[in-house]
Amino acid sequence: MIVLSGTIGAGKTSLTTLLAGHLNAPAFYESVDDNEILPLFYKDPKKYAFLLQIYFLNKRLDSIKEANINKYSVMDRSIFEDSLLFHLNADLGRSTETEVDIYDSLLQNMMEPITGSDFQKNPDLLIYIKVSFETMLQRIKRRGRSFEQIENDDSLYDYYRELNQRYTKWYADYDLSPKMMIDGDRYDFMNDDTAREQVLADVDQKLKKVLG
Ligand SMILES: Nc1ncnc2c1ncn2[C@@H]1O[C@H](COP(=O)(O)OP(=O)(O)OP(=O)(O)O)[C@@H](O)[C@H]1O
Repeated sequence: MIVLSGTIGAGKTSLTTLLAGHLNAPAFYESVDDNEILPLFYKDPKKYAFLLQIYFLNKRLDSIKEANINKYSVMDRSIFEDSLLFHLNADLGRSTETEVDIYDSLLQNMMEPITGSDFQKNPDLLIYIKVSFETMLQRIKRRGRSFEQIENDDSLYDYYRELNQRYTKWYADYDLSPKMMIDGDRYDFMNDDTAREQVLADVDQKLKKVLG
């Protein structure tokens, strides 16, 4: 199982499609348009932060279970980043200490290996697309999801900046599987053929090491 990671607008969904096509493997997406809690959360984060996280955890575990059918399955986001986002929101006072404790122990419980089962929860490879804060803002603007726009809520600027910074540390500390980073500022794999070939070659090389 290959899992994409990176901040909002990093290009995870696009790279998932590209990689799954390249590897002839199934892709697993978490649909943003069908998520009825997300717009509510952006409107009233304090009220909906915990509910949103439970929603995401549930969806993410579903995808992990389905993705297990093929070792080259590609998922458009990791469950670990949900925890990163939740902790950012908790630090902003949008969740109580009890909610944080329950969340952390639920996640740990969900991800714990089951003795005697070969069902794999952690990915074989985590790919992190790193983008600068400027790129992140441009992509969010260009994509135009209304609830994500800074024009509609200027507190989102600080939220996005903090999120982008936390990702750097999160990736450095991540040690639950092999990992690799793609420089999303340098390699525009959606619009530049040479960049796309380079990224796919880098992933192939890493996968050879990891999955043989
Ligand atoms: N655990 C979470 N907690 C809060 N918000 C979340 C969480 N997971 C996703 N989101 C929100 O869901 C939306 C989609 O995020 P996500 O990064 O998964 O996809 P994306 O923005 O389409 O990324 P990409 O462009 O890299 O495909 C964003 O508004 C993001 O803030």
